[in-house]
Amino acid sequence: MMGASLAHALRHHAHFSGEIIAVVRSDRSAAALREKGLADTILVDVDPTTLAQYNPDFVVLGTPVLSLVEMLPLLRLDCPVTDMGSTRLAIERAARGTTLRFAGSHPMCGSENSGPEALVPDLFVNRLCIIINGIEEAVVDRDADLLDSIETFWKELGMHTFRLDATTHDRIVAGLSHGPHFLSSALAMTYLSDPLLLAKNEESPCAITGGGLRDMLRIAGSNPVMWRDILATNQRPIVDFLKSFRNELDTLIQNAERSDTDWVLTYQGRAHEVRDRIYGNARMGNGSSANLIPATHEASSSLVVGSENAKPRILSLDGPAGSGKSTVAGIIARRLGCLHADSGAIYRSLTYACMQLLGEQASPEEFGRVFLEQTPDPHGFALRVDYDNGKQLHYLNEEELGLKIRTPSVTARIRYIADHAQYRNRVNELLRELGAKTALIVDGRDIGTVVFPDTPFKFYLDAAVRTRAERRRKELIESGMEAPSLEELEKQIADRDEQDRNRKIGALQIPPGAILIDTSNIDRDMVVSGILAHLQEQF
Ligand SMILES: Nc1ncnc2c1ncn2[C@@H]1O[C@H](COP(=O)(O)OP(=O)(O)O)[C@@H](O)[C@H]1O
Ligand SMILES: Nc1ccn([C@@H]2O[C@H](COP(=O)(O)OP(=O)(O)O)[C@@H](O)[C@H]2O)c(=O)n1
Repeated sequence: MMGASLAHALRHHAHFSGEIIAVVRSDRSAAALREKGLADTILVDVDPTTLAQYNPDFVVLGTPVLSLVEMLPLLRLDCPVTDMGSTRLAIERAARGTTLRFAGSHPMCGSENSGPEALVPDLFVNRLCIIINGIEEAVVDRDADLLDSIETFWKELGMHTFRLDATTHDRIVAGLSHGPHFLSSALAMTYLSDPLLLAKNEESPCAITGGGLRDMLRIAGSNPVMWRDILATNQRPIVDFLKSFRNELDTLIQNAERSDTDWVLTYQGRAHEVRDRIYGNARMGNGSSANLIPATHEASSSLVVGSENAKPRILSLDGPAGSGKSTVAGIIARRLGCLHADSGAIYRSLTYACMQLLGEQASPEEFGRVFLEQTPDPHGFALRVDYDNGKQLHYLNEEELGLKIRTPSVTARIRYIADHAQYRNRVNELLRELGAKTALIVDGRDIGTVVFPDTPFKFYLDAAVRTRAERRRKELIESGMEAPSLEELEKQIADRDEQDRNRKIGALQIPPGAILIDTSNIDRDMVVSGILAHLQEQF
């Protein structure tokens, strides 16, 4: 599952164009990977000692921990090697005796499901990856460049990273992850000691429990083999945690046997505090600010910038041209009752305004200088961005520009503007001013990375170049504009992707923590419902 999810994430990564070699153990897994087109080469059950002949640049090992321990000493590789094991000490010790350029990783996003069929497209996004920097606490014995390259790899896939030594890692995950899993199983087993509980519950037309017990039993009894391996490789810290839980349980029982019950007030209060320290509002991954966009289904007058009702909330939607950002942002904004800020259209109107000032023949340098000489920010330039009934409008000297900002000659010159820090800063300022006043869905290239890097609601849309060109062509034809051939449009889009991705500042990239959606094969309604589903999950 994790290996296939990794291949999927790489295949759909905007900057990864390398070859993926998948090494699997069964023909079944190979067939599933082949069917999904997730690897360029698939090797079944090969001898690990022979892997070097494929000249890999980077290797991620995704086998269970005990097989990893056996495999590491057999590998003969000189590229960076990492893994995805969930207990560390045994792996790190096995790696220490080798000459491998190895530093371990623990992407904390495993599940009880296995096999390539169970792949999760955005498995790594917004999850934590612990990078192992040594065996003992405070002794970083891994090469700094190696750690950096492994950390960058996971970050590129949207993960948050955190460095720890293996000993501390194992102790911490025993308490925060492994121990609670076993406790959940122990709680389930407790119901065997009083058959009446289970019997009456089964007789009842529906379960005699609220959601509390379901929450506590959710992780009971997950994949036995995985838990056997985890216990085998992290036994001491897990046993220590279970013993300390037993002590706490004894204290609880002693207190509960007392006739005075006021201790409960303090006890529950302190337990609540601990829970908040673990999952409190400021922590990532818990859906932080619990008050996301309420699902009002009508756009309303509260769309007006500066409305007192609106709370500042930002949803960023980045991606390349034609991936569907503006369409989807518009629909979601209407559904959630917030404003859609189209940052690309602001760049377009700035470009158009400069073209009016300088003429179409002006050079990129002349466009760049206008800012310094004329202060052509959206205000100083008599260029005004306004919103009317949720629609973003662009006025130059009080003339609404409409489709004039969408002509090929504007599109061809946007980079003269978008490459310059002065213009970018002004657009970013404008968006932030807006975001401070009202809830926004903002689409663009650098919204989740530069303009609103702290928003927890980040999405990245992508689609194959051909698909995007087909969409553009259809759009042009439908709006009565001249439509170049599909090949020509494909080339234009690919060129713009290249410019957008390689811009020195504000370049298009997947923001850390963004949810990735490939829209190539799904219609706009599915994209919208996918995003809304993610939002609802978190809030
Ligand atoms: N998921 C989708 N499936 C099919 N067509 C789409 C989808 N999303 C958008 N489109 C169409 O593709 C074209 C480009 O979409 P647009 O929202 O302008 O992309 P972007 O803002 O990312 O450049 C539009 O004509 C739009 O109607
Ligand atoms: N946040 C943004 C948005 C757009 N842009 C630039 O503006 C161009 C036009 O943006 P757009 O959103 O109108 O693009 P399309 O609708 O053509 O896909 C992009 O190709 C980028 O070069 C940017 O640099 N930063």
